[in-house]
Amino acid sequence: MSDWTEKYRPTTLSEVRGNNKARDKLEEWAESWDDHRDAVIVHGSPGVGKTSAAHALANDMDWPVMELNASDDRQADVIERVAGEAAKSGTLTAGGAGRRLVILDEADNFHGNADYGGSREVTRVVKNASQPIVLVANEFYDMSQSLRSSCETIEFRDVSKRSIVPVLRDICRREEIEYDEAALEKIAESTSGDLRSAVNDLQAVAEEANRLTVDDVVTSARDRTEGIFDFLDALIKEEDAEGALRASYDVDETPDELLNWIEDNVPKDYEGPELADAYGFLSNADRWLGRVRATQDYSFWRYATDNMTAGVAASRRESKGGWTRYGPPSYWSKLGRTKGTRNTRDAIAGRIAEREGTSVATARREIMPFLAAMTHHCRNRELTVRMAAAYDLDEGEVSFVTGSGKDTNKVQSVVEDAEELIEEATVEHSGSAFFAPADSSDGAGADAGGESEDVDVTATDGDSEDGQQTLASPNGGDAGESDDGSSADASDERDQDDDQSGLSDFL
Ligand SMILES: Nc1ncnc2c1ncn2[C@@H]1O[C@H](COP(=O)(O)OP(=O)(O)OP(=O)(O)O)[C@@H](O)[C@H]1O
Repeated sequence: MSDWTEKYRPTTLSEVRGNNKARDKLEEWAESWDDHRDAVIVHGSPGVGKTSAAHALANDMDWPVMELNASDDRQADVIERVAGEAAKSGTLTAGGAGRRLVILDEADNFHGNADYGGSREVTRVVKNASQPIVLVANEFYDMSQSLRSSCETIEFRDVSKRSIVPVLRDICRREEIEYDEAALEKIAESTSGDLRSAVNDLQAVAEEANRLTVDDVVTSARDRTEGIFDFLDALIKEEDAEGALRASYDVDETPDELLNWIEDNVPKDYEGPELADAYGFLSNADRWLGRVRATQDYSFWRYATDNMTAGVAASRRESKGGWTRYGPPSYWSKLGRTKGTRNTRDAIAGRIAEREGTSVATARREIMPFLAAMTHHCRNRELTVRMAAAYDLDEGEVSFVTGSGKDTNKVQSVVEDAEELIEEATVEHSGSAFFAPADSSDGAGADAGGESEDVDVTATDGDSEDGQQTLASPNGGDAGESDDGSSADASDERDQDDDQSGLSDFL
């Protein structure tokens, strides 16, 4: 069966659902482009139709498309292609004939860092371009300030359940699939605003059932997660290289996600040299995935998969018995690798930044890794509750930071207690006393917050240097390497930025 997200990709703007305002703004931008000549940034979460809207627009305007990916390794070439192409055709195109639309995808991902050279060059090109350019991005604030201020901006919001259901209904009709309305609603609900996931889920369920019911939807979702555990067993304990590769064919995860799962679970059974070898293969796999992102050449996926399956299985030196509690990928492995998790990460970082008065980048690179280490698997429950309260985290977010499963009772009860704490704090302390004061810690945050009912601290001062040292030593190395692999960039930034107030609140 062909991929329904491709088959039902909107071909005209009127088919782009759930973002009418943004869609109209985009059309207006294109129609008046000759007058203003600005590029436009279209940003929003994954799967809400940004790229589709750009292509649909080109179709409506009858503009041929030139699509580039900003994360392309050959940064200079890419820039040159935009600039050269734009300049050349620009001189030929009085009045719109020969106009073409340049779509720059992943515009928030110039080598993973908006402040480096790639971004500056793109900004220059974008400013001087003589063709309309749409920059597509998930994360608006990952783009440099100068790039953001050189462009118009259009935000695509998450697609509401109300708008998702009709899209699914439409597809069912065209595919001649019988369905219960409630099944479509269930899919729409569980994909929280991501229309691409909704279409994917619909296709996955429809492949298994004659008539879609809510039960089918629930079972299909469960089967997909169960599949991964069987696969991990096969990979880590049972199969040889070839068997492990074959087992991966049954798993319904992208190679990026699969790598996260493997990376986090392999150390539960592998040790010593076999673990080192396995990590070697995982690092190769990661490199291939990077190439896919850079070139959009998905044929490289197979090398990534070979490495992470056959490579890891072949690294096993001793047979593994017993039962192991495998779990979903933690904060460390998910950090920044997929767009969906990047969105969660940034939502949390945004709230930390707001509360602590730091930049979002500082919150993300310097505070979150420590929070993750201190609240790992909610083991320090008290602290996890206080963190959830301080930053108003929901279940998905607590699960992201702590690396615990989203639907576990543990996470739910943490969030419930956090809500109570927020209420109490609002009444008693004007919402400021979630963490213990700066001088209350004598360990790596283990006792932090224990006494805080009596404490009235605000979030800013405190002896941050001491706190930083206490915590940095066990985790500092990981923290530097965790962000998209750009360890050098991350540590450079850390050196430059000494605002550590968020951390000191824990101590
Ligand atoms: N607003 C929408 N209306 C109709 N279909 C949509 C919409 N959003 C997403 N889709 C479906 O999801 C698929 C993926 O959408 P698209 O690639 O445009 O999302 P995106 O926002 O650009 O995501 P990403 O940031 O991950 O690239 C489309 O091919 C289409 O099938």
